[in-house]
Amino acid sequence: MSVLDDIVAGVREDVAARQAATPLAEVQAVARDTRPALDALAALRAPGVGVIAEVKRKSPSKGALAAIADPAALAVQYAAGGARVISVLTEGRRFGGSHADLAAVRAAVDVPVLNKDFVVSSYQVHEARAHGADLVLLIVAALDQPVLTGLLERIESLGMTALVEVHSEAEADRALSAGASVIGVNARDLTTLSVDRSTFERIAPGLPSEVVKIAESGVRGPHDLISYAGAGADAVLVGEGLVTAGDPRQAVADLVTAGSHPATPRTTR
Ligand SMILES: O=P(O)(O)OC[C@@H](O)[C@@H](O)c1c[nH]c2ccccc12
Repeated sequence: MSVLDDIVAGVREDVAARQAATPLAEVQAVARDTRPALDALAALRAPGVGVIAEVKRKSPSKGALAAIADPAALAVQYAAGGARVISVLTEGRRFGGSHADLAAVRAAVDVPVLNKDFVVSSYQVHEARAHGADLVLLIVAALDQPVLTGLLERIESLGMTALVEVHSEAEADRALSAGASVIGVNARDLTTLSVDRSTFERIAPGLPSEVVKIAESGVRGPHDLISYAGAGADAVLVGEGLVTAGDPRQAVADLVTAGSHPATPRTTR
């Protein structure tokens, strides 16, 4: 069983337990009272390379990354540094996240918020909306084609944007036929957990120009952003490099600066 299968099995158990405790109709009622989703597509299409900054407590590959006592305070720092979108991991078992983290971040910032989780059922899409998400991640490797298409339509029907994650050309084709307008290429293969930054360079050039292209994982600093930008990234998604930074606001700001001049890498600052 791959790491991804293992994570998804845990997620299914957790979702079943939450659904037994809180029926879908109740989640939908909360979602209806939540402020409408922000236009994340417009934010991601703004000029320059955007930074999606992630609230990430731990990961299956590295274990604990940072003791994040106050995810809202961290998100405020990210937004002050110029993050275009804030990503919040809500998977609990392997990543240490929760919907409480998502709701706290949503309440603290004005930028669009991405719910990063292993979404395999429409119940989770409604949960995301009920906790204020503007975007929802869908991982192609975890979903059959009809399920992928159905979840993407559900996300859009609730006014949110789907970020569809791929690791190969074949998965990119599946994302496109499902109707994805935002595609993330994850340099980390979720079945082996190894990072290969060249994955983005391989896949991105084959994507239609109107698709928003996001390079996910492995960004340690401005230099990696610049190289992803050179390969056509509209935005980068950064977790570890920011949660481990001494000054997360400055770390985001350094990336944003690099992203506003992608063709002229700075050697001094
Ligand atoms: O911490 P990094 O290497 O900057 O990576 C961030 C993000 O790409 C990563 O957390 C991620 C990408 N896709 C995911 C899917 C599920 C969980 C986590 C992820």
